[in-house]
Amino acid sequence: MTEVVIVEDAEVAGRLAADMIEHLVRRNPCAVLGLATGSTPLTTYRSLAQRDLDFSRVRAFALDEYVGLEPGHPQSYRAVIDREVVATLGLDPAMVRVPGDDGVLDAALDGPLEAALEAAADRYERAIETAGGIDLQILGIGANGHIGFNEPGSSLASPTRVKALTRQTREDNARFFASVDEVPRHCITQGLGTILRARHLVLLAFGDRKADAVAAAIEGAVSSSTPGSVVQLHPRVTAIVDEAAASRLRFADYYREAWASKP
Ligand SMILES: O=P(O)(O)OC[C@H]1O[C@](O)(CO)[C@@H](O)[C@@H]1O
Repeated sequence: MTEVVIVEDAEVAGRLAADMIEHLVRRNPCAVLGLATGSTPLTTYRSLAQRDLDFSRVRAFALDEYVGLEPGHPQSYRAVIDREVVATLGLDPAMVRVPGDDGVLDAALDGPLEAALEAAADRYERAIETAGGIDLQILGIGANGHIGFNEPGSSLASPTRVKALTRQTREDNARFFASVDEVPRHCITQGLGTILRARHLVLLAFGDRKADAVAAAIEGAVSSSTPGSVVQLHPRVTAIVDEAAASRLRFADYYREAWASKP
């Protein structure tokens, strides 16, 4: 079931998502977290950083990573996760994995490298399984409905794999680079099937640019045209959205009442 929580802004949403993570980590100090990057999860990470919580035994897996950035690039998701999550929450860097972090990302994509990347993607999938699966996966959503970097057309059962990024996603993420031409064209991303195996999905979305994607993902047809719609197949989803991102939800009043009267 998808529980939709409509809040006034990203700060309140971040606190609520952080409450869920705090609850999990207090119950299980060895919990396995799924980490998202981009702007959306930042209020959650900042709220967690203000709490007195021990993350030293928590393991974490990032959703995705660019292919083709030079090692240590500040916008690689490894660098973002190290800066925004590992350093601020006190995770053990050795317990935090990013797709392809076993040494295959340091070149542009070409024939032989693609096979190496696919092998790295398989290893990542197995590493998640070996860790016992992800307890709580944080998700943002792209304006085109992507989750992770699963662009429209992704198989709903897809595993971790190499994907080409759409022009829209590269333009959306150009704000982190000097120009859109510097945004990589490829990535390794957890698949939609991988994401569905996490035990709890916490989907966050803010701003009216996300309103169509949120409505399509939560209330539209389950379809690879809106990869985020795969959350409807998951038994435990909490979607935390601000008023602007909720503005095209048909059943917003129902979600508000259900949340306000939650036992
Ligand atoms: O949070 P943003 O920056 O709007 O990005 C949306 C989503 O797209 C991605 O950047 C692609 O993975 C995610 O990290 C994020 O959840």
